[in-house]
Amino acid sequence: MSLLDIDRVTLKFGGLTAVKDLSFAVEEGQVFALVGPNGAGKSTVFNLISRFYTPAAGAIRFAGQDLLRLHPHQVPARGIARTFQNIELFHQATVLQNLLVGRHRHRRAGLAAQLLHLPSMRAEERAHRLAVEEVIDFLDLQPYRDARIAGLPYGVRKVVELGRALASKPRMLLLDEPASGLSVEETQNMRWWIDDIRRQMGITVLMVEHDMGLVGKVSDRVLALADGARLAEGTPAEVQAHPAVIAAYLGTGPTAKAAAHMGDVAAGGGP
Ligand SMILES: Nc1ncnc2c1ncn2[C@@H]1O[C@H](COP(=O)(O)OP(=O)(O)OP(=O)(O)O)[C@@H](O)[C@H]1O
Repeated sequence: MSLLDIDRVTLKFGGLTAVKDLSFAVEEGQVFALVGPNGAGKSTVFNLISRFYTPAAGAIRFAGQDLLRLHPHQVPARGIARTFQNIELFHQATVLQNLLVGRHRHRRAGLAAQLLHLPSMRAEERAHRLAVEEVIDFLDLQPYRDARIAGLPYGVRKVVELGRALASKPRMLLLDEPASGLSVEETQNMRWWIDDIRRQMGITVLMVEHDMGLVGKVSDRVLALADGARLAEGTPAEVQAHPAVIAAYLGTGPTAKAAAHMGDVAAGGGP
């Protein structure tokens, strides 16, 4: 059984079919990338999994359970955490406080215990702190732990958002363009973190990413979309070499170059 199963899903926005009869499966422990030109439907797929949208047809299962029965606020409790294209953090709060928000789904103590500062509540608070400190260490965020988000550079905010998702100890992480807006060095760090998230933490990763260099380096499997439908699926090298992908990318300038770069990287070349 796959961890995530997207089964013949269709989603329409009025007259526009943003996702067309799409199926794919993500296995536990994989890094799986969704790629494709602007408007291909990648973010819509994420929003379907997060339950922000309900498909017109098809099924979505996570660990064998029907995700479509859930409300969006119930999805994190099933072990799915996500980051957003436009970083979503509490800007006036510190890094530590934002990461503690990521622990929300694990909070057990009732309101009375919290208000009365009962021992059960204090023990729980210590456990949350410990979990968050682990994430701070893992992502090298010690220098920023007490800094407010509003004063931090974009690249650091991006890592904090990743940390907030990791603090919830998810089984699957949805990363929406983890490298967008990052410098070459920050993108390189992101690559190592994604590798470690999978290897050390055992978390399955589904990501949408335009940086084909990063996709080629970290992904086990790649699904290329265009106009909401599947173009090709396979290893990064297989997808890059697929005639439908080449045809879709031909003549699109920088995107075509990016696809070629993905092939270089998958073949062992590239930086
Ligand atoms: N809320 C919405 N209402 C109407 N149309 C939408 C909505 N969200 C997305 N679309 C349309 O659905 C299609 C798929 O959009 P989507 O954002 O999923 O593409 P994408 O592959 O993530 O693109 P990008 O790489 O630019 O983020 C596009 O044609 C887009 O204009």
